[in-house]
Amino acid sequence: MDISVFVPGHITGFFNIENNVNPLKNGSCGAGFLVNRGVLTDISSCDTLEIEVNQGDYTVINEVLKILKIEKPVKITQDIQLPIGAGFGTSAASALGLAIALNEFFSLGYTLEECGQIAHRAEINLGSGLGDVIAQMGKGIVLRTKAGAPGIGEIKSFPDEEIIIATKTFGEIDTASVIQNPEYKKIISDAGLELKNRFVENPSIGNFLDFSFEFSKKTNLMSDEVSELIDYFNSLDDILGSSMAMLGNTVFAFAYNEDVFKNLNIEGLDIYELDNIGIKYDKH
Ligand SMILES: Nc1ncnc2c1ncn2[C@@H]1O[C@H](COP(=O)(O)OP(=O)(O)OP(=O)(O)O)[C@@H](O)[C@H]1O
Ligand SMILES: CC(C)(CO)[C@@H](O)C(=O)[O-]
Repeated sequence: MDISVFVPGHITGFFNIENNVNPLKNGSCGAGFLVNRGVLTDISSCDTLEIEVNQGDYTVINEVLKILKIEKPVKITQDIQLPIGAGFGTSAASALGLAIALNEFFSLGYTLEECGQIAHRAEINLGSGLGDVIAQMGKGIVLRTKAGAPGIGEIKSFPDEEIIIATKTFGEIDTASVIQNPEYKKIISDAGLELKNRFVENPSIGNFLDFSFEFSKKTNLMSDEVSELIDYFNSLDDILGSSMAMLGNTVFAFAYNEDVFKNLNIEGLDIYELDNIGIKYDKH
């Protein structure tokens, strides 16, 4: 029996850091959205432990195997369909997909929420994310109202909008170096908390985009090239809004129609849809 699990990528627009000594309570609040590309994890039988990934290294996979104490022979294949380290939450998608797939393959008996907690723990241990795993359990635009792992934190999904998303990546930002830096932590948390509270009062696509842009400006995390492209997108009538993907050297923009982006002829622009479905499994 082979197991396939797809976990969508998650881009954060704005967030605040809520550190806690309990890794399951350690996390972030804020808002982001899911895209229809992510990480596809396949598990199948094998005589040895075999790992195959199309990009990146085995850090995330090894962390999940360690938490689950799995040393049995199995073949793990991951297709990472988005750039790594660029704000798409690929480390979380990789950890979550693997935890779900291993649980199913070895009949470990964990609930989906518990698989989410294992993935969240892996993210916290590696410093590679705070709120991506819980957001990836949602659909569409996801608001995080209480920090922590699935089952402890709280989210609200806004799944019904059909939105086209364009992204352009200029490079990586090492998530750990930002979220563990005391100065950044303070600026991010102050700005993120205020915007999250305003968004809870008035959640809409327009506010998500405006607040994300406000957050990017307040936190000073934008490189010049990111800032210039965002300004360009925001100057165009057919584009709903644009901001920086947290935490990556990446710009995202929303529109209702993909031709809007195609007609711009911007080199290296990737086009996705808002993912209103969420995690997908397949046994074969
Ligand atoms: N499947 C994976 N996805 C992402 N990073 C991975 C993966 N496997 C190993 N890594 C490593 O883990 C680190 C993750 O970095 P980072 O947290 O910045 O990436 P991300 O999760 O893709 O993006 P972000 O957290 O900014 O949304 C990198 O050093 C990367 O090489
Ligand atoms: C820290 C973070 C921005 C990294 O992608 C994300 O995990 C979040 O929003 O908590």
